[in-house]
Amino acid sequence: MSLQIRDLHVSYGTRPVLLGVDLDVPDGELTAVLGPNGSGKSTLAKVVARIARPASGSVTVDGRDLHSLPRREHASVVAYVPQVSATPFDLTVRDMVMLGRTPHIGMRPRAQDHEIVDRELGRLRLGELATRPMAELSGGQAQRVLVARALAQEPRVLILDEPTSALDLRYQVETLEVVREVAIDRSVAVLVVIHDLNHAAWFCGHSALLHEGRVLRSGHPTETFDAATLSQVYGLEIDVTHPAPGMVEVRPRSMSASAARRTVAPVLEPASTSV
Ligand SMILES: Nc1ncnc2c1ncn2[C@@H]1O[C@H](COP(=O)(O)OP(=O)(O)OP(=O)(O)O)[C@@H](O)[C@H]1O
Repeated sequence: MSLQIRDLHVSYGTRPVLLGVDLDVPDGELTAVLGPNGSGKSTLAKVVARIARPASGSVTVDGRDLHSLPRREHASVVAYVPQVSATPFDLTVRDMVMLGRTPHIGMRPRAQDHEIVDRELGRLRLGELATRPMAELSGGQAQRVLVARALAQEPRVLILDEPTSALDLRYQVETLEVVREVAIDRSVAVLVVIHDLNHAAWFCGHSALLHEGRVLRSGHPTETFDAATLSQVYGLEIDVTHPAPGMVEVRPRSMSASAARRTVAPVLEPASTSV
């Protein structure tokens, strides 16, 4: 187990936001952090990324306290893709991904650093954009560059805060597949804040449901996604089905009902044949 979070309390000023969070993020798979707006997901991600400081509790990686590591060492262990990010306007896509190598390089990038950057540009299908300025990218393209930068960092722990929020369906699926592949191949512990419960169920072997600053449920999505709990947490009637062993599907009940009411027209009419 590489990333362990124990009894974590975080406040903004006098307002408590995380109230004793315990979470294990296993190596080699994705852990989804789920929950309604304002439940504390990004705050949890920021504490691991050392952007927010805990009032108490611990965050350890392989038994080492993340908040006591020297900055450079922390950066070589943890990569973070924030929910929103200001883009340094005069960087090209390639320069931006090379920034991921910063904790590993000395005076200047070596041939190996360039190879790693090329590999990640290819993996995220950014090769053709490599020389483009960041300022000219679409929101989805820029989001994929940030994921590529985090992968180029070759971290032990990868923290992704809504990494697919700007992506079209194909890139949502491809990006989560790439991250899962990297998690397995390099035994990385990945914590991903995500709103899409079905994507969480497809791609994540582990999940934690946050509610009002506490982890209400954690475990495999088939255990965490329970209709009564989800309905209570999201304030909406939710149906949960298990289409196959180990799989789980989530749907708001209003959608299930309207789908059942709709008369489905046949997509293809048989061609009329005249003799
Ligand atoms: N910098 C800040 N200063 C003060 N309060 C903050 C700050 N950042 C977040 N909060 C508050 O902390 C609570 C948790 O915010 P957080 O961003 O962690 O939630 P979240 O679960 O990630 O939400 P969302 O799904 O909307 O992204 C919210 O009530 C938010 O208003």
